[in-house]
Amino acid sequence: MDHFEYRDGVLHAEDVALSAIAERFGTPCYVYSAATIRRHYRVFDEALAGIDHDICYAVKANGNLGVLGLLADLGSGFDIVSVGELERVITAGGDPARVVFSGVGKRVDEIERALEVGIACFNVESEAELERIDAVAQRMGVRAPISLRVNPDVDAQTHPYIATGLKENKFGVDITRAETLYARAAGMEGLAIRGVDCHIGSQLTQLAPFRDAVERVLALIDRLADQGIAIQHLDVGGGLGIRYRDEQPPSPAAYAENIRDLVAGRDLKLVFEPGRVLVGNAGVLLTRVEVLKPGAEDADKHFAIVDAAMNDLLRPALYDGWHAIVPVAEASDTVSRTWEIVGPICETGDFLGHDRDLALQTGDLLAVRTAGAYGFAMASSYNARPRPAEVMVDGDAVHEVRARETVADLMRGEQRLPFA
Ligand SMILES: Cc1ncc(COP(=O)(O)O)c(C=O)c1O
Ligand SMILES: N[C@@H](CCCC[NH3+])C(=O)O
Repeated sequence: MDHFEYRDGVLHAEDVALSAIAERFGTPCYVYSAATIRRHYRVFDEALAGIDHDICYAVKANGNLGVLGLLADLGSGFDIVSVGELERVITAGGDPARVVFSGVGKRVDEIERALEVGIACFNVESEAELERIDAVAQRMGVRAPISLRVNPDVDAQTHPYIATGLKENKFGVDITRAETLYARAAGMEGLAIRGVDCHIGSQLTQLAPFRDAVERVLALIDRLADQGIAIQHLDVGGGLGIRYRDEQPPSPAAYAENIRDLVAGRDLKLVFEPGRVLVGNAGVLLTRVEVLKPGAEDADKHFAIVDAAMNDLLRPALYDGWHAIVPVAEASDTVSRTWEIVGPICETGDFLGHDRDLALQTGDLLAVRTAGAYGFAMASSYNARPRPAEVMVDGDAVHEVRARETVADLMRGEQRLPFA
C-alpha cells in the first residue's frame, strides 16, 4: 500500500501531481511520500506488538535527512554502517543511544566517534574487529557494547549479490566459532556483551530462511547462557522483501508471526533493521523522455532515451532489478510500442527497463516506481551527471529535502596542476 495514485488521469504523490513537481524541480527527481513511510513504519511496529522489540531503520536504504528525521519522529532507532551515516542520524535528530553499528570494516576513527556519542551496540563482524574495538574502548576508558554478527549459513533465496548469510559470504563470523569468540570477548576489559546479531540478506520473499536463522541463533544464545554469558538482545537484521513486479513477499504481520513462538517466554529483546520494506514503495524516480529512437518497423529494439540513467538508479544495471515504469499522464490513444527505456550514459548496461509497452512522445514524464530504497542512496555522478533533487510530499505540502546537485558541486575540491 502506498500513496501514489492517478487522479483525473495524472499520477499523484498524496495530494500533489507529479507533473507539478517536475515543473517546479525539474527531472530527474526522486519523490517520496511521507504518509507512505509513516504507514509502513506503523504497520511494521504494530505487527511486532507483544514482542519486546526495537526497530533500527537501515540508513543505507535511504539516508536523506528528511527521511531520517521523519523516522526519528516516529520513534525509530537506526542501523548504520559508517560514521557518515552516524552523523546523518545525529543531524536528523535521531538518538545515538538507539543506533546499532554494522559493517565488516569499521575504522578506528569511526569506532571512536560511535563510543563518544554512546551508541547502543556494535555489530562486530570478525575477531580482529573485536580486538580493535576493545583496544579503542580501553584507551577511551569505556566499555563498548557489542554483539557478534554470526553467519547462520542459511540460504536466503535471493539475488546472489544481496545474500549475506551463507558460509562463503564476507559477513559475520561462522556460527560454529561464535562460542569461542564470545568467551574471548567476555574476557576483554573494553567490551560489554549485549547481544547476538545476524542478517541473512535483502529482498527476501520467503519466511523459512528467517525462521531457520532465528532458530540457529537462539540455540547459540542457549549455549552461551550455559557458559554464563547472558545475552540481552537478538538482532535479526533486515531483509524483508517488497513487491517490485509480481513477488509475493510476506506481510510484516506474517513475518512477525513466523518467529513469535520461538521467542515467546524468553527474556530477550528483538532488534530489527528493516530498510527496503519501510521506504521502498515510498519513492518514485521522475524522468522525462528526451529522445525517441525507434528502429525500423520490424526491428527488435526501439529506444526511449530518458533523462534519468544508471547513475541515478543503479538497481536495473547492477542486479537486473525490475521497476515498474508508468506514464505520469495516463496514456490516451497514442500508438503503443515496446520500448527499451534507457539513459544517456555511455554504457550498454545503462537501462531502467527492457521491453516496456508504453505510448510515448518526446517530453513525456515517466515515473519509475518502487525507487525509495537503494535509489538515491546508490546514485553517483558518473558521466559528470549531477545527482537528482529529492522531494518529500506530505499531504499537499512539498518539501525539497535535497537540492539538485550542480556541476560546480561536482568539481568542488578539484584543481588543475599549477602552470610551470
Ligand atoms: C546489516 C544490514 N542490516 C539491514 C539491512 C537492510 O536490509 P533491507 O533493506 O533488505 O531490509 C542490510 C542490507 O541488506 C544490512 O546489510
Ligand atoms: N542495494 C541492494 C540491497 C543491498 C542491501 C545492503 N545490505 C538493492 O538495491 O537491492
